[in-house]
Amino acid sequence: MGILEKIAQIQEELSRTQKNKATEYHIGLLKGKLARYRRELLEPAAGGSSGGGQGFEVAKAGDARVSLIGFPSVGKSSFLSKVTNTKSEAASYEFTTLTSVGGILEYNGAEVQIVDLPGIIKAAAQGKGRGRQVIAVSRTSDLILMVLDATKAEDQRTILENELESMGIRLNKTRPNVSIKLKKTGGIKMNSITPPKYLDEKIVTALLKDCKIHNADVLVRDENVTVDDFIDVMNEQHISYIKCLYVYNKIDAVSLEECDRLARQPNTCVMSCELDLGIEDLKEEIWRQLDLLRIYTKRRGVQPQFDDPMVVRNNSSILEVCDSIHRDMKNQFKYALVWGSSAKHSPQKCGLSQPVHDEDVVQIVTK
Ligand SMILES: Nc1nc2c(ncn2[C@@H]2O[C@H](COP(=O)(O)OP(=O)(O)OP(=O)(O)O)[C@@H](O)[C@H]2O)c(=O)[nH]1
Ligand SMILES: [K+]
Ligand SMILES: [Mg+2]
Repeated sequence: MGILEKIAQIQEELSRTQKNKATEYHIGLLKGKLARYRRELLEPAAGGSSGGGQGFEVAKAGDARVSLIGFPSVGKSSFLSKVTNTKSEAASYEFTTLTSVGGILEYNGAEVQIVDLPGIIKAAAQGKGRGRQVIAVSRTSDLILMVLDATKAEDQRTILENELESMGIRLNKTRPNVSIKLKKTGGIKMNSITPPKYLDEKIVTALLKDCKIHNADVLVRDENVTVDDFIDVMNEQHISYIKCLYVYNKIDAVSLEECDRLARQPNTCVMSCELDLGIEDLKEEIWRQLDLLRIYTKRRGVQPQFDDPMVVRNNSSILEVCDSIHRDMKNQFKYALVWGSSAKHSPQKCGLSQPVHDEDVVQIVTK
C-alpha cells in the first residue's frame, strides 16, 4: 500500500470513529500515525529538489516576506501589481499565474517582499495542481495573506486552512510549551507544572513508541497542551508556526452589510483591488503584523537620517543592529549610545545585549 492510501485509510477511520472518552486513546494514536505518514510524504526524495521545485521559488529579498495564498482568480496578482512595482498578469480565467512572482512593497522605510503564487485548490497537499510547491514557499514567509473572494461561499477559508494544516503549517499559533528530551535509558517519563488536561503518560508513551522512541523525558509546561500539539512537537522539523492575515477581496461586489460582517472577523481585512478600497489599511495591518523595528543609526555629531531607517526584526538587540551594519561590526564594538523609548535616560550607554525599540536612535562606538 502506498503512503497516500495509508493516509486515506487513517482519515477514513478517523471520520467514522466516534469521539468519546473510550476512543480518545485510539484516536490519539491514529493522529500520531497520520502525522508520521504525512511527514514521510513531505520528505524530499533522495536526490530530488526540496519541495520548491526547480525555478519555482523566488529569491528572498527585503526585510521580510509575505506570501499570497488563495484559490484561483481571487485577485492575488491584482494585489501584487497594486502595491509593488512588479506587474503580475491578472485575468478572469483561473490559473493565470503559474509560478511565483516577487515584488517589493515599500512601507515606513522597510522593504517587504510580496510573493504572488499560483492559485491552489482542494487536495493541494496531496499533490493536486501546484499546491505543494505553493505551500513550500508559504512556509518560508513571515506572514501569509490568505486572499479570499468576498463573493464566494464561506468554506473557502476552511478548505485552505485544512490544506495548510495538513502540510504542517500552523496559522496564528505559537509553539506548544512542551519539551521532549531524548535519553539512552530510563524509559519514558512525563512531568508537568500543573497536570495537563488533555494528555497523560499513557498516550504520550504510546505516541513516542510508535516513532521508535523508548527513552525520553517529557516536560509539559502548559496544562492546555492537546494530543495534536504533542504530535506537532514530536514532528517539529516539519511544522511551521506562521502568522496569517485573512483578506477578503472584491468587496465592490457585495452588500455593505456583508462587507461589514466579513471585516469584523478576527485577523481580517477587506479590500477591492478594482476600486482601490481598503488597500492603505491593509498595508498598515501588514506592517503591524510583521512587527518590524525601525532603527535610525547616527554618527557622532551628525543628525540621523530619519527618512532612511535600518529595519530589524522584533526582539532584536544592539547585536542585530551591528550585524545589519556590517558582519564584522560586533568585533570592533565598544559600546552603543541609544536615544528613544528603550533608553532609561537619553542617551543611554549600553552593550550588545540591550534590546532595541521601534524608532530608537543608535550610535555605535567602536574600539
Ligand atoms: N470585482 C472585482 N474584481 C476583481 C478585483 N480584483 C481582481 N478582480 C478580477 O478578478 C480576476 C482575477 O484576478 P487575478 O489577479 O488574476 O487573480 P489571481 O488570484 O491572481 O488568479 P490566479 O493567478 O489565476 O490564481 C480578474 O478578472 C480581475 O480583474 C476586485 O477587487 N473586484
Ligand atoms: K486569474
Ligand atoms: Mg495570479
